[in-house]
Amino acid sequence: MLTIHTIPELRAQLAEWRRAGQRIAFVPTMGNLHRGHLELARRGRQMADRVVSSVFVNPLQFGPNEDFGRYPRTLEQDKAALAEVGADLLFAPTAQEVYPRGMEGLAKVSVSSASNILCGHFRPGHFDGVATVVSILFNLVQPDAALFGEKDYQQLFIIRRMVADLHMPIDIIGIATEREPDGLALSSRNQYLTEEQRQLAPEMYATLREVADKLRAGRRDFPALCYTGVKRLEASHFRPQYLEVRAPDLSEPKRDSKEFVILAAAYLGKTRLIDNVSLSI
Ligand SMILES: Nc1ncnc2c1ncn2[C@@H]1O[C@H](COP(=O)(O)OP(=O)(O)OP(=O)(O)O)[C@@H](O)[C@H]1O
Ligand SMILES: CC(C)(CO)[C@@H](O)C(=O)[O-]
Ligand code: BAL
Repeated sequence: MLTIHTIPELRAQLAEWRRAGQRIAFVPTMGNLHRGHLELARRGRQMADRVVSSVFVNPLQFGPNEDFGRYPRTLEQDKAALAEVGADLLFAPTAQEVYPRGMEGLAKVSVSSASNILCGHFRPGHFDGVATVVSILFNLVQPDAALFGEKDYQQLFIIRRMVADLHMPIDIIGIATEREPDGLALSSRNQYLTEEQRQLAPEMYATLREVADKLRAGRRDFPALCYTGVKRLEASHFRPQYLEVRAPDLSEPKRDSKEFVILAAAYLGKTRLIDNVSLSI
């Protein structure tokens, strides 16, 4: 597997593969790779001739009091893991390479319809930072397909909308959330948890599933369902930011809807966890 840090080298390598008519799948990440990320790369392997992944902890998507400084950076381990699942190229640029003129006054991409609700309400500017860096990466890699995890449901939704609105010729593939045996969604941030918090963490998925079961049983009193979910999380020492039932397009659900997604974000100590459960009735 090639590891490339600069844009000219990346473009030269990709041009060669494209000239040979090869199909490229792309897996953007912030590194510290776990089984969830590697599943995205494996699925990319099945659908393309070349798999390109990126590791870039994007400063533009972190708020001033968030964990940009302490986000785990484990490039050597990430290289080995990607090579093992058959990735062809790892692009690991510096912030200077991605934002050579700095982040002030930068041209940005904003999917305004979905960026200020749910996680976006609590992380102002976050999704503009994500949409901007993903469009920069898409412009550099020009993949045929790009793979994203359903764990970051709102992010996946925003990227699909961005690609549609901007007519980017890229298939966006969503991949189901990889979980620990006790249900906790894999996340690089799980390693911030103390042992005691780690024991409590699966309550988030259990709570979302309980709400899903109630919807399946016919309950449609959405505010009461969410309130009970929030209380269950609080009883497990979470500090919930939100727990909401939405339609798959993140609009308010209707009583006669057949599809729902239940999403939550909550702090456990200093660690912010997110998860979601989709259901069709
Ligand atoms: N458990 C998972 N299962 C499947 N895909 C995942 C999982 N966790 C993350 N991904 C996907 O991997 C890609 C890169 O995500 P990212 O590097 O932010 O990983 P992360 O572990 O979710 O980190 P964070 O703690 O920052 O949320 C995203 O498309 C994300 O949705
Ligand atoms: C898509 C992404 C790599 C953009 O920085 C990031 O938000 C992530 O890892 O989910
Ligand atoms: N997985 C989303 C990246 C972030 O939380 O910044």
